[in-house]
Order: sequence, then structure tokens, then C-alpha cells
Amino acid sequence: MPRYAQIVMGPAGSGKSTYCSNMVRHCENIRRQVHVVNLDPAAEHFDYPVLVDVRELIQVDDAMEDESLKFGPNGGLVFCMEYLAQNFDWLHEQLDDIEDDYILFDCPGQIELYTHIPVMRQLVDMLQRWNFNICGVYLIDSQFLLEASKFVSGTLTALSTMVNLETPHVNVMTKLDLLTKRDKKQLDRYLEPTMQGLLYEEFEDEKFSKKFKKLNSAIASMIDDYSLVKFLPLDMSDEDSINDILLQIDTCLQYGEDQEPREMREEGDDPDVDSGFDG
Ligand SMILES: Nc1nc2c(ncn2[C@@H]2O[C@H](COP(=O)(O)OP(=O)(O)OP(=O)(O)O)[C@@H](O)[C@H]2O)c(=O)[nH]1
Ligand SMILES: [Mg+2]
Repeated sequence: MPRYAQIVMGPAGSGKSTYCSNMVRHCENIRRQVHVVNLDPAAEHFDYPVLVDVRELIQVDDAMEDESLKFGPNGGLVFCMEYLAQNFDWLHEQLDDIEDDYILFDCPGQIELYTHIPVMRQLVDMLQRWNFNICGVYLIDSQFLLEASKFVSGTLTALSTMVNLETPHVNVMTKLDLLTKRDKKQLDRYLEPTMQGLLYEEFEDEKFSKKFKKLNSAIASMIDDYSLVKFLPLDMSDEDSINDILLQIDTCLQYGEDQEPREMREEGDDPDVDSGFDG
């Protein structure tokens, strides 16, 4: 039986832990069970029931307070994640007894974990070995996207994570409930963007230098070439938006594809009669 994992990633404060709690709550409402694994060794607060907590293996204070290590918070976090990678057996044991295996992995927010060092890729490879179907879920705060040049840099982090992990991938634009009416009106242009179009409008403004425009334009055409960067809108005050995201991710995970045929067989008396064929 395959198992299913959402790897919930994104910059610091983008709403990963909140997404996990809301997804758990939504799934309870629709009578589905999902579990959450906290993979953030620096987490101080989250309000979902936690299945596995990496802080039981190592926490960032351990790396900062250790006399021989003396890391700061960022180096400490990288150290902890590398420690986790050396101790995947621990994680494997913790995940071994779960019967209903649909798990959200709430990851730390340091961007270098996804772009510079191999630990998230190692985690994904390991989960695949443990029979998980995986979907990367990359969250970005809408306030850091709704402006063309910000959008370029946000999109590049999403793109580099996607390319690095090589798994099915969904980008989510979070905190839509905080947008002004004016921002909401222009949202569609950013959810399925043509980068060159976005930049063209913004760069009519004279405040940008020629060099800045040229750089953004070159990056934008590269992003357009991939034509892979879309965002799903997440408004936590709107249950439908959570459900839409879950459905998209389920499709990426091929969730449910193994269960349905079995249920049909269990219900039917005789598969030949059910199929409607005479012979
Ligand atoms: N209004 C609003 N606030 C949100 C939403 N999602 C998250 N927040 C707030 O944003 C802050 C950060 O949210 P978290 O869920 O902790 O973000 P995170 O990505 O887990 O942060 P790190 O683990 O520190 O990287 C908290 O104050 C949340 O309450 C949202 O959809 N709407
Ligand atoms: Mg968090």
C-alpha cells in the first residue's frame, strides 16, 4: 500500500504551521484522517496534534548551547537538519506503526534548506524508499507576491525548490484574507501569470533603472519558459479554498486511486455481472 506525504515548505512565516493545523481541521470535517509531523527543530508553537516531533530527536537550542558547537539560530537549524539526515532511522521507526498514512510534514522556514543544502532532497528520497507518494507544497505569503519584481524573486525560490526536489509540486499563495480589495482585484494576474506581461505593466513606472528592468526581464522569460509556475489561492477564512488545494494535492499524490477499485469489488456480488458484459 502506498503512503502519502505533503512536504509543506516555504519561507519563514509564510504560514506553514497554520496551513497544517487548518488542513487537519478541514480533514476532520470531511471525515478524513491526516497526521502532522513537525520537522522544525526551532518550532515554539503550533496547534495541531503532532504525530512525530523532531524536537524529541534534536532541537535548535541543543546546537546553540553546546559548548563545542556554539551555533547561532540559523547555523543551529542547519546543523539540526543535517543531524536528522544522519538519523533517518529514528524517523523511520516513528512512522512505522501508522495505519492511515496521509502525513503532512511541517518543515522549517530557512530557505537554504531547499536551495543550497541537500537535506530536503535526502528526506524526499528516503520517504520514497519508505513507500510514500510525495507532493511538495510550497507556501508564499501573498504580501510578498503581489508586485511584479517581488513576484519574480518569490517565484524563483519556488522554482528552485521544485527543480531541486523533483517531486510533484504545488505552489500556494497564503494569507489572502489579509489582502485589500484593490489587491484582490488584481489577484488573477498573479495566480497564472505571464511574467513578461506583469513586468511590462510595472516597468512603465520610471522609478526602476534600466539594468534592473533588464535583469528582471531576463529572469521572467526564463520562468515563462518553464511555464510551470502557478499559484493556488489560500484564504483560511474560506473552506472551499482549502478543499480545492487538498483536491489538487490529492491528484498529484494519486491519493485514492488504489482504494476505489477495491471498494467496488467488495460491493459487487460478481464482477462479471457488475461490468454489464454478457460474456
Ligand atoms: N491572517 C492570516 N494570518 C496567517 C495565515 N497563515 C498564517 N498566519 C499568521 O502568520 C504568522 C506565521 O504563521 P506560521 O503558520 O507560524 O508560519 P510558518 O511558515 O510556520 O513560520 P515558521 O515556522 O517560523 O517558518 C502567524 O502569526 C499566523 O497566525 C493566514 O492565512 N491568514
Ligand atoms: Mg512553522
